Amino acid sequence: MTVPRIGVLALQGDVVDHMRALEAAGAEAAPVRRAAELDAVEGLVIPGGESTTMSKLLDIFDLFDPVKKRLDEGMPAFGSCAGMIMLAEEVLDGRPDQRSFGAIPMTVRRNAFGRQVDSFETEIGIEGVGGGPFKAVFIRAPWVERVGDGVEVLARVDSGAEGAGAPGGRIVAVRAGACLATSFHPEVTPDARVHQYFVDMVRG
Ligand SMILES: NC(=O)CC[C@H](N)C(=O)O
Repeated sequence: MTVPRIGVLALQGDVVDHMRALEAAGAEAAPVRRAAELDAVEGLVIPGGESTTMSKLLDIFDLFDPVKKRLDEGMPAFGSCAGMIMLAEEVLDGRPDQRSFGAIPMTVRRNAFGRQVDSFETEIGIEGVGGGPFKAVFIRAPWVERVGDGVEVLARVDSGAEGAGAPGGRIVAVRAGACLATSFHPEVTPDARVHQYFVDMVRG
């Protein structure tokens, strides 16, 4: 089987954990801080962290436009938490100057679960990820409030917190074409099945 070279956007956030999980899933992982490093990867993980800071750093490092161009050309990407926000078309409760790539036609709400609980974990089922429930860790997580055409909902969760309920639960994992996004952090647990799903997407 081929070993795809997958980048992790390394401006801010939990880069090392994603690199470890990608390697566990059979990829070669490389940090991406410059456009030349982006050119050398077949797919990109945008990690959790803080989307407002990431948006600023992408501008400072002259990486926003190169990443956007690769996404527009169909480069596979996986965004977790802040990374999910970065991939979204529309961001609610964001900062006015916050930018996102618009790679997935969806609306996300920042810190959505966080209004009730800062972080929590729960076992969820993820469409297309076999092998039983997945322990999903949420840290000041966004949820998806609207999905557009072509977006497949892979997982929902009802946090049980007041106000977090929605029929069937809140959307916390989606796929649209070559893009995957999760509200939670699969890189903080030893279970590499979500990264495996993404590595298989990149192998395509
Ligand atoms: N753990 C995270 O990535 C939190 C995301 C953060 N709340 C943001 O808006 O970017």
